Amino acid sequence: MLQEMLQQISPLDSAAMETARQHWDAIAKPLHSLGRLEDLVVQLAGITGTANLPPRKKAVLIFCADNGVVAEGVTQTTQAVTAAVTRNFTMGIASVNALSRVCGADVFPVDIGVAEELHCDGIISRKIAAGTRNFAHEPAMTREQAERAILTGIALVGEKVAAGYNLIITGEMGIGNTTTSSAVFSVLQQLPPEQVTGRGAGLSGAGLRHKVEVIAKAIALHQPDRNDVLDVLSKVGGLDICGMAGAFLGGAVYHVPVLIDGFISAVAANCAVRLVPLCRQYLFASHCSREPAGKLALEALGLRAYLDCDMCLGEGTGGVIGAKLFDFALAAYGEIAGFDAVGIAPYEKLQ
Ligand SMILES: Cc1cc2ncn([C@H]3O[C@H](COP(=O)(O)O)[C@@H](O)[C@H]3O)c2cc1C
Ligand SMILES: O=C(O)c1cccnc1
Repeated sequence: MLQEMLQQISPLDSAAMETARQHWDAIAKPLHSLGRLEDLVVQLAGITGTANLPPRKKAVLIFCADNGVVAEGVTQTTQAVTAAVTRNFTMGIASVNALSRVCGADVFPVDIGVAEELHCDGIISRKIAAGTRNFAHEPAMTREQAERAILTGIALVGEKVAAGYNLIITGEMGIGNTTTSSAVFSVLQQLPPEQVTGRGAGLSGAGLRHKVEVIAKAIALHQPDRNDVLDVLSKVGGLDICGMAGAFLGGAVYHVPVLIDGFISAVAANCAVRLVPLCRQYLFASHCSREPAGKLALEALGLRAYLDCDMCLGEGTGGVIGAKLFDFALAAYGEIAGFDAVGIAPYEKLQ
């Protein structure tokens, strides 16, 4: 089922990209003076298959899930915070809600694995399990659960595209998910846990040392196969990471851009790109997380962030800020007069 889905992914439309490039060059301003904003629009043309690009309708998909490894004392807060913040998303009072209102993005919290039953409106219920198992002792989930969570992420993008959205922002909420992300990234990149592990939502120096030890021991116990993403995700990953990896793949399946948020999101993007390398062309790195491996996770993708604000919040907060760049870039692309309209001779093409 997953393999079938992934076979649909195709490269960007180079003709649409060339048309978009030509349009930029015909606009009455110094050539390529909007820099990476111009590149962003050209990539968007390639993703959507057209150089006719109206403003984007933005959806933030927030994958909410609990992580059994929290029982090892790798976080400063308790697991109950996952459900509490997830409820706050539905009430419009969490960090990402405030920023999304500025950005003009609609927020969609998804319960893909919260431990508690969430009885409130406004949550998309796609629970695969009531939290993962504690990977200090056993695999976090089955391979089948990991695959189902990825398919859930792909399907959610399809649903949002059908509802008229054409820019997807990824977010997550799950106490303990910097532990799972560091574990997955350590395996994928063959980097020692101490190099890719940080304080997450806040840990003391001793807490950080313990977190590194828990990750190192779990990797030694399960020996995840770094060439098999589903093996890595099921042994030391989380349902939120799987869901986000699915959302990135969904962008490539449904031809919509998907924004990476912080470290956790960037690790999920690495998983998606390992599954289908072409998927990278559909991704945009909004910001570089302050987590120690935030930069490394983007480098591994070969992507450069637009923003570097020392943020490490998650929820999709950086993604939402980055999404605003699409509004600026598309306003410039769609509204600035051309050389023909203003009676100036265009520049000679730079070689
Ligand atoms: C109140 C609160 C709100 C949050 N919103 C996002 N996170 C962020 O922190 C968590 C990851 O950090 P760790 O691995 O240390 O648990 C994730 O839920 C992430 O989204 C939050 C964390 C807290 C405490
Ligand atoms: O970079 C992130 O996404 C991040 C880092 C720490 C805690 N929560 C999220």
